[in-house]
Amino acid sequence: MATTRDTSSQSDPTKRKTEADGSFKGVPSSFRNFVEKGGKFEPEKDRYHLYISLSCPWATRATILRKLKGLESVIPVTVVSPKMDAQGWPFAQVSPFPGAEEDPLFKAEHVKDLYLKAEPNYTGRFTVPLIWDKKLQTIVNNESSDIIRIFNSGFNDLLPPEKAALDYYPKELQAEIDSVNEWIFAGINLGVYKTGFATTQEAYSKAVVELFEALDRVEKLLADSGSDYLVGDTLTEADVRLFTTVIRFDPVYVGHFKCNIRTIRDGYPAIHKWMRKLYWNNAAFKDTTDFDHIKTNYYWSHANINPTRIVPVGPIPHILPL
Ligand SMILES: N[C@@H](CCC(=O)N[C@@H](CS)C(=O)NCC(=O)O)C(=O)O
Repeated sequence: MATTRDTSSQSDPTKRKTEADGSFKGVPSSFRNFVEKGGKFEPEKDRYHLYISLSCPWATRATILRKLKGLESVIPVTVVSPKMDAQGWPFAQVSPFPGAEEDPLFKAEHVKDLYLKAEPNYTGRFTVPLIWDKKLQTIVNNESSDIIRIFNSGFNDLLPPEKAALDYYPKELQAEIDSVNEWIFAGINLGVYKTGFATTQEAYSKAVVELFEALDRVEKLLADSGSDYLVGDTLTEADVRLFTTVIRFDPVYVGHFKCNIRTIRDGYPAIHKWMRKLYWNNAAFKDTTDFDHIKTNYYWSHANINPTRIVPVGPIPHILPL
């Protein structure tokens, strides 16, 4: 699935550009369709395929929702290799790695090939997660915040009643969830990348302070409420969205992204407890967390930040017991 067009500026993580002031702004997603009855993308078994990296916090949001909702038999998943190369995310035949898989649909070499198959003139980044539609041969959606809502309710008719009834974005909490999501996204989910990808001292210093101010705000929220969850007294998508960043914090962001004002384990008792309860008490969180993929991806793939590609051994353990 070769293309004659030079797409290296879209695929090569070492060619990533920051803004003129050295700051990093994030990646806009291009495919934003929803799976819904009566729509272009109808909920159907064996029609959709999920592509993810176990290393990626955005993609892992999708795998957590897939498992929480019991969608494993409705939506198969393929895991890419964590070792991104100049063509972006490779599948296992190009970059073998324990737990990485080949592309079952097209034997594609890279995720890039799927994007160019869906849209030959695509000019964006070749990101995961993405939902592929086998019927229309295109990408339905490549934005994790949409994908988790699609998984939350889009396939309910195909699920047993007890799974269909599970709602991680319930009507009565939506306003509060949206508001928490908004500042956690800017301050923390994106904040670690703004800190790690900054290319000037000024941009870095601003980003790291804002990141820790947002973490301080989460710490206070959890400590004040005494709840095990961010919103109300129930697990919602807000927890899923924050968890995938926080679980990577001590093993990766503290070192690789210089997010080192404090660690989660030593500096944030309430966040630390919230994270460990989700991880140790709920298989949807634990079974979708792979520290090998996580550490290898960041330390190996961003050669401009870590030119030796050495993957650090610690912290030991990657997550403390409850
Ligand atoms: N807004 C997207 C962001 C996805 C994203 O940035 N994924 C990263 C991996 S953690 C990626 O695939 N990067 C590839 C690239 O930038 O070339 C989402 O939430 O789904």
